[in-house]
Amino acid sequence: MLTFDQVSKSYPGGFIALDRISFELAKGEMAFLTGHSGAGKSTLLKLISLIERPTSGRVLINQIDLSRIRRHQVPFIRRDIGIIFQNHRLLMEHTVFDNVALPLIIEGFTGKDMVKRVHAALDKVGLLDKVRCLPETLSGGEQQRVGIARAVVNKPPLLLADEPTGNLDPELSKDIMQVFEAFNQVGVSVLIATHDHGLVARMRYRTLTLKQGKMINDGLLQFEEPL
Ligand SMILES: Nc1ncnc2c1ncn2[C@@H]1O[C@H](COP(=O)(O)OP(=O)(O)OP(=O)(O)O)[C@@H](O)[C@H]1O
Repeated sequence: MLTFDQVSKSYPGGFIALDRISFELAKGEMAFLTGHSGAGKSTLLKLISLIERPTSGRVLINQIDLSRIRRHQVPFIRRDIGIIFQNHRLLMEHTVFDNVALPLIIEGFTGKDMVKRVHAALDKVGLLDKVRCLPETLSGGEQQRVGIARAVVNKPPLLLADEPTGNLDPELSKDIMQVFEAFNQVGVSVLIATHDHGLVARMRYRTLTLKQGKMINDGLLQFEEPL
């Protein structure tokens, strides 16, 4: 599904955010991406979603080398990737329905087909009864679930999440993780960047650990190791 092959990323000024990173995420696999603040987690996600480009090395999605993707082709690649942000970036003056419908509208869906898909996505995150609400009337956990519904509404095979439980208490974090697991169980590949040591330890998934731009661990993390 996803391949990093000796990928490095330097930012202008020469700072090396990622240093020769290689790994594969299989179709239907779920993994955590962890490491200290500034270790390169967001940079790695940005390379997958084509927000940034590598300085060297190759990133492939379904065998497609992203370095060969031209600017006008970027939306076609992004269509296969659902992205969930920590601060969910919802449009606060629009309803839950409008927020979740947005990716479909961009893709040209209209009418009953669009409504059906929006309702199906909200149903999966348990928020169908909030479809007419404005996001500000929802709790933090519910807002995050709207963000997840928006990310999955066009059924992408790959989900990326950047600190999806960052502002949530442990109980709500657990709910959010169960939503990710449910998508994973139906074959979606999921990569979750997180600082949350407790979450990583509890959930026992493959964990990719970055330290100063280098991959220092790939596998189940030992609890005692500080991130
Ligand atoms: N656009 C940029 N220009 C210059 N340096 C950048 C840029 N974006 C990130 N960096 C630097 O690259 C390093 C890695 O940043 P990144 O955001 O990937 O880390 P992170 O692991 O996601 O951190 P956090 O957990 O705090 O979000 C940091 O030192 C950061 O300052």
